[in-house]
Amino acid sequence: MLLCIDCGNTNTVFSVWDGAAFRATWRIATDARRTADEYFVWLSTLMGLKGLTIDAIHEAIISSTAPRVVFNLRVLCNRYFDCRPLVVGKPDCELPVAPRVDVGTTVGPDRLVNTVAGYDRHGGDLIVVDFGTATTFDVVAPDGAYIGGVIAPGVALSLEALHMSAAALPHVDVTKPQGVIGTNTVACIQSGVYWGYIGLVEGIVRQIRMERDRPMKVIATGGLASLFDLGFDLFDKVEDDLTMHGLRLIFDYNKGLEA
Ligand SMILES: Nc1ncnc2c1ncn2[C@@H]1O[C@H](COP(=O)(O)OP(=O)(O)O)[C@@H](O)[C@H]1O
Ligand SMILES: CC(C)(COP(=O)(O)O)[C@@H](O)C(=O)NCCC(=O)O
Ligand SMILES: [K+]
Repeated sequence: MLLCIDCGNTNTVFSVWDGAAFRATWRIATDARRTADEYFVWLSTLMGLKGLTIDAIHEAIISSTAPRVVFNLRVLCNRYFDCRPLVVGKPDCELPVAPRVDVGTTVGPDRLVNTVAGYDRHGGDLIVVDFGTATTFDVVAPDGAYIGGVIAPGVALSLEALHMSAAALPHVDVTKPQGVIGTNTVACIQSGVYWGYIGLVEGIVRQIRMERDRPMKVIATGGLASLFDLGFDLFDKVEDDLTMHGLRLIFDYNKGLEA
C-alpha cells in the first residue's frame, strides 16, 4: 500500500491507497518536533481501527510546505516502512509538466500537487483555490504547467491577526453571517472576514481571467472551501481530496518512469 502525506503549515494529512483505491485518511496538527515513533504509534492505531495493517505500507510520497517536518517523516518511512519516500519538489521527484516561473523560484509543493491533480480531472485553463494557512490561487496552463498565481493570508490567519493586534477584539470562528451589517463585535468581525473573502476570491478570479483573456474553470479545495461555496457561484467544483489525488498521481508517474 502507498502512504501519501500532505504536510501544510497548520495540519498534516495522511492517506492510504491500495493501487488506485483510496482506503482512509487522517489529520494531525503539524509539529516539527513530532518524532517518527510518535507518528507510527498514532498511525498504526488509527489504521487498526479501520481494519488496515500498517505492515502493508511499503511506499510513500510526501509534500510539505513546512520543510523542517520532512526530516522526521523521512525517518518514519525508512524505519517503519522500509522505503525511501518521494518528496515533491526534490530533484528525484519528477513532475509530468515543469512549472514556468521566474528563475530561482521555489513553488510551494502543495501548489505543484494541486496543479497536477486539477489538470488530471479538469484539463488546463484552470484556477485551483486552496484554503489553507495561506489561501493560494494556482494558475494551470492549457498544457498542465503551473504558471504562477496568488498567495493571500488564510482565513483563520486573518481572524487570528485581528485578535492578536487589537486589544478589544475577541477570537472569533469563521461562519457565514446572516447579513453584512453586524450589530455586535463578533458579527462585525465575521462579516469582515467572510464577505471580505468572498470579494477577494471573486476579484482575483476575475483579474486572472482578464489577464489570461480566456474562460477558466475554478476548483476549490481545503477545509474552508465549502463554507465559501454556500449559495455563491465562486467555484465550478469543491474537491476536498484534490491534494491527495495529486500525490498519488505524482507517485504513479515517477513509478512509471522507473519501469
Ligand atoms: N472545516 C473547518 N472549519 C473551520 N476551520 C477550519 C476547517 N478546516 C481547516 N480550518 C482552519 O483553517 C486553517 C487552515 O487549515 P488547513 O487547511 O489544515 O491548512 P494547511 O493545509 O495550511 O495546514 C487552520 O487554522 C484550520 O484550523
Ligand atoms: C503559500 C504556502 C505558504 C501555502 O501553504 P499552506 O497554506 O498549504 O501551508 C506554500 O505553498 C509555500 O510556502 N509556498 C512557497 C512560495 C510559492 O509557492 O511561491
Ligand atoms: K494552501
